[in-house]
Amino acid sequence: MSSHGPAQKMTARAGGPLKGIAHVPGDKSISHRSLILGALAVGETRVSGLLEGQDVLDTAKAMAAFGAEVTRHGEGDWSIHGVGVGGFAEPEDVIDCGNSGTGVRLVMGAMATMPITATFTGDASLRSRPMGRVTDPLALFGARAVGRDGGKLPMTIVGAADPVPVDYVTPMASAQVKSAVLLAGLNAPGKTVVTERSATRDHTERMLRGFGAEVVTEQTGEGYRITLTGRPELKPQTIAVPRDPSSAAFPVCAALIVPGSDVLVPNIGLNPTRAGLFTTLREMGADLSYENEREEGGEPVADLRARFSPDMKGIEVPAERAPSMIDEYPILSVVASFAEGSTYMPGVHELRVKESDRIDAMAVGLRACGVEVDETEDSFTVHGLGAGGVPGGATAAARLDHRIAMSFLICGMAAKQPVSVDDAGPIATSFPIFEALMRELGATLLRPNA
Ligand SMILES: O=C(O)C1=C[C@@H](OP(=O)(O)O)[C@@H](O)[C@H](O)C1
Ligand SMILES: C=C(OP(=O)(O)O)C(=O)O
Repeated sequence: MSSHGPAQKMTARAGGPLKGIAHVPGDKSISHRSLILGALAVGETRVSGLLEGQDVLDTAKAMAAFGAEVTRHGEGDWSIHGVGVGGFAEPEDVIDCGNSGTGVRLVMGAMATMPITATFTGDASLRSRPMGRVTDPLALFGARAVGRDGGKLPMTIVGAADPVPVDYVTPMASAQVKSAVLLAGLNAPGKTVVTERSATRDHTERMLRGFGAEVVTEQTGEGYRITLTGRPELKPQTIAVPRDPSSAAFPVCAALIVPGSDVLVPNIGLNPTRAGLFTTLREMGADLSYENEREEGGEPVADLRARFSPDMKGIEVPAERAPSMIDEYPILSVVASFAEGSTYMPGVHELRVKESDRIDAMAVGLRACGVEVDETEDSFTVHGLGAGGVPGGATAAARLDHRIAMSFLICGMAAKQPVSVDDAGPIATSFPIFEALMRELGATLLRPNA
């Protein structure tokens, strides 16, 4: 059972403007996939710009436990000597995925069609999250799962010795479920098909193609139908991980709400399945521009420039945009608190099963900061108080959720009174340099217990 040690209280308070260049770390989704696909290729994959957040480090450890040779050569510079599709060894111990839903679900998929057994666990947050969403489709391949409390970690997966390919429609918009099915399909003979009603992040499909697998995506009346031809030989790759738009969201949003700010966030991956927040912010009237737009490694990339935007207005965020900004609703809710009028966010029930129930975590914390909000099972509404209008003066519970912790610290940078989080430790799962980077831009972050 993992945990990150004693709680690290942190406080943010308003100071001067935020200025400068913010180099955020590598993309978390692409980092996990680089390690997993590298482990399934034959030979050595080289990765630069790998996110060295705890979530990804736990996936690196998992790949070593399944028999890949994983080596760190320098900051963000890693190699994975893969064992080939079907080549995982049975791990000798429990696989601890820490706080990472992506890590555990993708690794479960990758091993589920091999004749091996593995037991997975994680921290208290991950042990509360549903795994049935991946074990249901993995059972169709012939894998068996035994978990606690109707489908939670700790959980043992007995991989299928004789897997069959699967044709599966994902019941919820989830790139993790889609990816688990595709990774399992790698070691099933014939064609595995996964259909999703709305497009979720497509890094697995893009990267599988890059590693030499045949993956075809078609748009049908039902949605997006992805067909993978099983048992390919994956060829090792050289991967430059783009910088994470979900991490870029924090300095960008901070600049929008802190008076006088002007921040450049270079080299951000703007895959359309990830960039929904930036579209939304522009619709709200944010002074946010894309500079130096280009393509890198098959992904659109740009430098983001964000300036203080005192005239942002609340909007309705289209429900169909949710998958492309699913991790960004907590920080959008903070920006919405500093806009004029209400921001209505429908179609967000998936937020209830993230590292925390993010609707409840934001609702409780924002109310404590003096912001009026409404929630339903599937929607969240923030009644904005305009630039400089949020009272603050509260401590929010981070609930083992990095995005909740970072969101309330950004809130404190622009609120009238300081805002604290009870534990900033979880930030290290996705954005270990958050504190240093925000300080470098001019933010005032205090550690009252240090
Ligand atoms: O596939 C991925 O890398 C991810 C998919 C999303 O989860 P869901 O698949 O549960 O929506 C997202 O919230 C998570 O941070 C990363
Ligand atoms: C939901 C997230 O991650 P995961 O599901 O991988 O824990 C996230 O990073 O916001």
